[in-house]
Amino acid sequence: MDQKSQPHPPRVLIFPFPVQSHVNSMLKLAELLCLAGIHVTFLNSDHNHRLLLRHSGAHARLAHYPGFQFATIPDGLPADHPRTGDRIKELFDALSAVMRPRFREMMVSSRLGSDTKGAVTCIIADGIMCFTIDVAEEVGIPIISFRTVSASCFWAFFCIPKLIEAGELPLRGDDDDMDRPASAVSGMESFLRIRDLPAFCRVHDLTDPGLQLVTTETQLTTRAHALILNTFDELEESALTHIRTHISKVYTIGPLHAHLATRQSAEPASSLPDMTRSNSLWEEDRSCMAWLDSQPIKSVIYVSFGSITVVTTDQMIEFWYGLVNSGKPFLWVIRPNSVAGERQIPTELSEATKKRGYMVGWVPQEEVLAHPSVGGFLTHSGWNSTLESIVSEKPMICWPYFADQQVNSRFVGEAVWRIGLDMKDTCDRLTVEKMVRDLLEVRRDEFLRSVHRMAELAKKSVREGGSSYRNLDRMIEDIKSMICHVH
Ligand SMILES: O=c1ccn([C@@H]2O[C@H](COP(=O)(O)OP(=O)(O)O[C@H]3O[C@H](CO)[C@@H](O)[C@H](O)[C@H]3O)[C@@H](O)[C@H]2O)c(=O)[nH]1
Repeated sequence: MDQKSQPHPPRVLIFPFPVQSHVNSMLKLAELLCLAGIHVTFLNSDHNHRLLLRHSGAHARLAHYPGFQFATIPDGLPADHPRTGDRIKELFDALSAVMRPRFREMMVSSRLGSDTKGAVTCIIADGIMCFTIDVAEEVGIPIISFRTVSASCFWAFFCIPKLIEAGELPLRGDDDDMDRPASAVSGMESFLRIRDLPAFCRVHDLTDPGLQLVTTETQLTTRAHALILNTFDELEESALTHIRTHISKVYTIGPLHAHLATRQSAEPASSLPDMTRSNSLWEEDRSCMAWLDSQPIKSVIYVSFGSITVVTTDQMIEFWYGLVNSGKPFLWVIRPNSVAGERQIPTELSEATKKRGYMVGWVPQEEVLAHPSVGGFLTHSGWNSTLESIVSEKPMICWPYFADQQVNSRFVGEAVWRIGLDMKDTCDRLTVEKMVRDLLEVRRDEFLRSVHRMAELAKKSVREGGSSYRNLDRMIEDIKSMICHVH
């Protein structure tokens, strides 16, 4: 065989939507591929790359894999933009105006595709950035879409045209009955209400840009070679059955964090980097671990609303009173840029918090959730937090903020999985107080039993022979079969 026809080793270009949770789960996927001997180029936004360098051990850890490299691309926003949920449209607009043409230019000029480490043979791109599909088709590289939401939410997104056709969307005026059934989402007719649809559906006008975006991006996914979902078959069987009637190759390989831990534990210890698993864009305050050590078993409610939620000071004060009045110890993550509003924090609250609360800017969440003192999680129902909570066997109180979270909280609550309580669309101190008590005391055993069962299924799925384990192996074979030849 002459040198020109030598096959390259497979190299996957992984390209996340540039926010913390997407970067985190796609870095986990990158490590899983590296463990299987696949080379990876991880395309990070300049902004996130700087933060990742500064605050996580990711660079040193990933440098351990010989085929791994980072590449960067601008996200189009100024450095001091907060990139929070309340301004997410600005991020999408900037991606369209700046990142999209830059990505095309990089791929067409082969700047990402043909360096000394080998050409890109497959792209795994965030399914919320379908401009990558156009580019992949133009340069002739197979592309796999990775959607970081649950299968159930993906299916609800997929059904938006049916919801419109059935007259269930848009909302019917300001006093619409949000508890009417969303019956056009097949398989969820018996429990999904209009209020449980993805928050993008809460519109009176079908031309709403958020609704249009998720609808179009979701339909476009069908053009990709395959779809990756961070879930496991046993958790979302019904939604997955429906999705598989439209998309033939769906690789359910999650929960990714548990999957990575399992595959790493099967490697000889000497071959793995001995360092933090953190992919954090903010500095982790580890002092909370010592505070947790000082608390009784399963006594603490951990409170975090993820990486992009913004709460008002009014909402924050309601949560605060509810937590203090519940009488339970609490660990509360309050990220920089996560509170908006003018209201002053009453001194009585700060005083009461000294006795039983601990507030921090950012924590190593997987470790916090795994800590024996944590008894439950008050969460915004981001999909990563939901999976991390399930695997750590921590029941949840769900306060969904936006996007997919309205769907996730419905599943966590009484209607489906029964591993927590859904406090969607309420935010008052009495509800918070009651739900914390119910979760940690009154109904504690019932929730612990159901979340334990689910955690067992999750762990089984990522062990050898399990559904996610087998699906990852199939996907790796698929990627290996895409090896192209130098022309
Ligand atoms: O102090 C903290 C708080 C959070 N995390 C991590 O941050 C991630 C948060 O992810 P997620 O729970 O998914 O929430 P968001 O950051 O809000 O994620 C966005 O992306 C998710 C995946 O698409 C969606 O499910 C959410 O609705 C969307 O807001 C998790 O991995 C956490 O472990 C930390 O490491 N430390």
